[in-house]
Amino acid sequence: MALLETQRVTMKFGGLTAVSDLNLAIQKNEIVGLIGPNGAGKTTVFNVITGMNAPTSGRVLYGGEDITGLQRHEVTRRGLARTFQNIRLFKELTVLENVLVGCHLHMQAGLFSATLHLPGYRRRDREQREHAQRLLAEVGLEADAGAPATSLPYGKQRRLEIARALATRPSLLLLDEPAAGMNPQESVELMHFIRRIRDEFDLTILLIEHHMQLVMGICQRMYVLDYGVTIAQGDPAAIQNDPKVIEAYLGVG
Ligand SMILES: Nc1ncnc2c1ncn2[C@@H]1O[C@H](COP(=O)(O)OP(=O)(O)OP(=O)(O)O)[C@@H](O)[C@H]1O
Repeated sequence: MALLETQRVTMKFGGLTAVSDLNLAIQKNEIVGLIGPNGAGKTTVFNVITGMNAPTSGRVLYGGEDITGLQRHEVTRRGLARTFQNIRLFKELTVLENVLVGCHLHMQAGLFSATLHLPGYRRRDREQREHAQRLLAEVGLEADAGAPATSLPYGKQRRLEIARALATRPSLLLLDEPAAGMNPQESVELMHFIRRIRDEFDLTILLIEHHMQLVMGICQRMYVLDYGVTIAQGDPAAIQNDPKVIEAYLGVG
């Protein structure tokens, strides 16, 4: 059984069909790419999977369970986490605090007992801090824990966003253009980093990326959208040589 499945997912905004009849099937521990020209519907797919938009029609299954239209926190609780195309960190918080926000999302009850100072809160708080520190170490930001999030250079902010997503203890991680704004060296590092966290955290990863070298280098399979329609799917070699994909990207034919 696939870990994540979308069954004929369609998302319309008024007269515009942003995603049309999408059928994804992603197996546990796969790294899968979602690519396509600007406006193809990629981010909309993430929004539907993570509960930001209820699809117009179709179903999203996770671990065989129907999660279509669930609230975002419900989706998070089931083990899905995402990052955003435009980095969304809490600017006024430190690096460590940003990760702790992710930990709190995992432990909704944490906030409640924190307010009431219920027994066990201090212990849990300490455990969360330790967990957050460990995650920062994993992503190479240990030394930056106390710094304001926005003081980090761009590449590190991206890794912090991923650390925050990991703090919710996901099994599926959705990365929206993780290499956006990175130089070639940073992109190569990111590729190794994504593989490493997949292995270390036993993750399944779905990623949107325009950086073709990265996508081809890291993804076992990919889906190609164009105007919301899936025009191709397969391994990197097949995708690279697919005439429909070449046409969509180069506008020839
Ligand atoms: N909330 C919305 N309301 C109306 N139209 C929307 C909304 N969200 C997305 N769209 C439209 O849906 C289409 C797909 O957008 P989407 O952002 O999913 O594409 P994308 O493939 O992620 O693009 P990019 O690579 O530029 O990020 C676009 O035409 C966009 O304008």
